[in-house]
Amino acid sequence: MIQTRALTKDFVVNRKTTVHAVRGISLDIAPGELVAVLGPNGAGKTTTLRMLTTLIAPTSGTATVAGHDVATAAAEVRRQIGYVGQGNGAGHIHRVGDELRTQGRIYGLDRRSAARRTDELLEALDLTELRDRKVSDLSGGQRRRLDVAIGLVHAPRLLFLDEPSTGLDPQNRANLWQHILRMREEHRMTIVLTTHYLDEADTMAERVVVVDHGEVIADDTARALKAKLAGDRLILTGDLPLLAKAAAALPGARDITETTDTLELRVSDGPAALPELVAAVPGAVRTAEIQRPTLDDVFLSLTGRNLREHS
Ligand SMILES: Nc1ncnc2c1ncn2[C@@H]1O[C@H](COP(=O)(O)OP(=O)(O)OP(=O)(O)O)[C@@H](O)[C@H]1O
Repeated sequence: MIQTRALTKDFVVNRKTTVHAVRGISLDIAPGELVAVLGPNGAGKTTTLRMLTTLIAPTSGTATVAGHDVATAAAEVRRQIGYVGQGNGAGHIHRVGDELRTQGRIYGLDRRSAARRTDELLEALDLTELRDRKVSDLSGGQRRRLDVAIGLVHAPRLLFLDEPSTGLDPQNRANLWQHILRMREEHRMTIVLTTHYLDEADTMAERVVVVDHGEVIADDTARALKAKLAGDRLILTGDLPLLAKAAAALPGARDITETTDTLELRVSDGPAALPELVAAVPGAVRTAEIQRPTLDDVFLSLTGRNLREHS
């Protein structure tokens, strides 16, 4: 569904400064995949999405989206895709139903089809009761659902969502996701989204592409990334000097850190390593906790930096 090869975007800011926003991304995304692109601020996520949706031209490299080249067949690409950007796409003064119908007409639907599609989408995204409300009067969550509805007006095979749930409270996020996943199920859509929410990428996406400084630094299922790159964290209290010594001697132990009252270390298999450690220094462990890794741990192990949640 999407194939990029060495996709690159430089922004020439002035004669002295060029921002290398995307540095040679090569990706293959199959039909029906749900892919989350994760990365810190400024990593190049939006720029990548904007190239794939033909909003900006690549500096070099190629991208084929839904069978068409973004550089030479932008109109064909646009017909096949839906794009929900970070800003709100809907006009403020319009009413919800009118806005959807107008968008349908812009995409070439006849009057009757546009009206039918509007009804379908209002129903699907739980907006029917709001059809006569002005867009400017909607809440953040309702607004975002309308944005998604607009992105779906022409029944695209491929949907791009740029931070669909940023700024929404947890209940609205869950609600929006429920709608997106149902639409995906019903229409077998391919979905590519960017997000800052690690838990969202973890639970919703089957595949996580981690981007940093314009490059893909990891690409796999969340489960595989966590198992491969992060491992479990052991948090121990007790006789810290003894524990530190035992931890240092434990095969495969890394990131050993001592706080005022804990000793923490990372191991690939926590449940296996803990009894080994306890046996090595009998009586030294008072309490022990095994923390499963998060995608933040994955990012930390890849870059040495934290990928903090922006909520
Ligand atoms: N039009 C532009 N002109 C100059 N620099 C730009 C332009 N658009 C983006 N950039 C720069 O390119 C880099 C990548 O930006 P991009 O918006 O793709 O990041 P992002 O990963 O989507 O970040 P965020 O999570 O904050 O949305 C940043 O350094 C940004 O400042």
